[in-house]
Amino acid sequence: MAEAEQPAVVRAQGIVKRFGPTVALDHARLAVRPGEAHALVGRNGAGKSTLVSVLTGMERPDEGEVTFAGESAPGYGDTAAWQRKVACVYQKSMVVPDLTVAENLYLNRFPGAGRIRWRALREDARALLSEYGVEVDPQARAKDLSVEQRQFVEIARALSFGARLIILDEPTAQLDAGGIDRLFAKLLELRRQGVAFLFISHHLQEVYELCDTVTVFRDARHVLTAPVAGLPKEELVAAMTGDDGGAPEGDSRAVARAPVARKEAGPDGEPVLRTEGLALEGEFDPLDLVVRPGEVLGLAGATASGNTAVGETLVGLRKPAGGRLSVRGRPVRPGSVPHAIDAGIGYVPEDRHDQGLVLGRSVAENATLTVTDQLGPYGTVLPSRTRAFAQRMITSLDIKTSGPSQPVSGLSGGNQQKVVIARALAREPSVLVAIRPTAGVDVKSKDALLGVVRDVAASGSGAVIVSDELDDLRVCDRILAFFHGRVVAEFGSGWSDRQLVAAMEGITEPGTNGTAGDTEDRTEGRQT
Ligand SMILES: Nc1ncnc2c1ncn2[C@@H]1O[C@H](COP(=O)(O)OP(=O)(O)OP(=O)(O)O)[C@@H](O)[C@H]1O
Repeated sequence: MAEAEQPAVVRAQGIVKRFGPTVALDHARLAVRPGEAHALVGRNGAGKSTLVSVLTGMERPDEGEVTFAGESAPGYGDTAAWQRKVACVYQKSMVVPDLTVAENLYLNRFPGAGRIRWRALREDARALLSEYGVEVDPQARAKDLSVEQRQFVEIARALSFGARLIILDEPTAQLDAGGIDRLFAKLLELRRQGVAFLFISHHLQEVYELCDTVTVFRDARHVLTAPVAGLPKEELVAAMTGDDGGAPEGDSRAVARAPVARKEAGPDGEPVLRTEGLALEGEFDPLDLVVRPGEVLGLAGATASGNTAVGETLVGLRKPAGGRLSVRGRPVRPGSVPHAIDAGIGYVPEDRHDQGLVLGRSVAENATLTVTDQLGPYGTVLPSRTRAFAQRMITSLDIKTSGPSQPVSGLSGGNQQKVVIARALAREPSVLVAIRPTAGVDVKSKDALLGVVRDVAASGSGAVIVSDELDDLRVCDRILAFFHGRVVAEFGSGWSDRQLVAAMEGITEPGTNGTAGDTEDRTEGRQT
């Protein structure tokens, strides 16, 4: 294989990695050239994260070889030597929350022997951060940093170890539009200094924006490495899915606009969900919402706009300061998750690790957590019924797993998210509230999951999608855009990306409010 004159910053060849019966990597390969921005894409479970673990020395492959600039990789267990070669910025923070930025930067390598000289440490940290143009106070506690600041600190930390390769595993998942712009600007600047990136993302438009080369993995194997320029998105998606039937990202309109057999949603159809004056001080102003049977309502907004807080209040995670909430006309006790579930509210949380799954338990147990009362007589749980139930979910949501008894800890991130959705659907909720439901989900599964949300509505229930992802919002019949805790715009069908993004950024375009499509009288608008 012809590569540029210089050896690859990292080259992995013939990598095989098995987890029990699962082959996570099957003679996979990848090479990143110096200063290159290289994307690694593939469907959920394709083997991307496993390769990252191999490239960072966290997992030892069963077969194959990793070299850095032509030299053999360090020995397994020699963490410091691996850190000098490569670093990974994960979605989940790797910094210690209670330590300061300076302490995190020098964790396990405090300068000088003997007693730690704190003032010198702070000065070193300040110099290091400014060398990489990171504007963060070295004395700030890591837990007080924004996601964006934390990622910059992690990048500076990696570079200070001497690494010339940084792996970014879905770095934009928790950033808003401004944060993504700033991250990309920083990455481009570092590239000019010769730092190479391996960028993992399910957002193909980010791959096109940032990367010059893309590698596709499918079913544990390498299937394609090609320059990004000149590679049509349809071909990229086809390589990922192994067929040419995969709708390209940004085309979930196909799902959204598919004819959906709706139940009667006439003006006197009883709302599946209604809020009156629902309010949470400091988060969102009094809000009157109505979701009708068959309707998917979008609550759009950037980080801290209030849309997530509304979603969390609907599902009982947060106790509102005032107002009422009802499902199919029956009042729901606010601030109680069990009551919300009993009342018929299904919940797909944003953070599947903190709120979604019991990692050590099986797919079947996790998928049925909310329906144990239906799995056997007199409070018993029949394993056969649990497995059969889970198997139906695995099939209908296309969950990639060795079977219902596999622990969810062994599933890829996107497949874990599907288990969370399976659990929310298990009770056949009257209204499904999903917060960023497709975070970490691959292009094809994204369409499938959003299709599931539409199906929930089509069956006569309702759904609320809380998100800043345009693809999530495309499946909605109606969208309320939040900014600073208030609804600033309402859209029916026919909105443009620009209009909606502008509304989420707090820039309301003339003629947007209540005029974009069919919006009549659904939000009895205190706010609008
Ligand atoms: N620790 C583990 N134990 C058992 N199986 C595992 C383990 N880690 C990964 N796997 C399996 O290996 C396969 C590849 O998973 P991996 O996490 O690498 O996929 P991925 O491409 O990163 O997916 P995603 O986009 O969903 O994050 C999956 O089938 C997964 O279930």
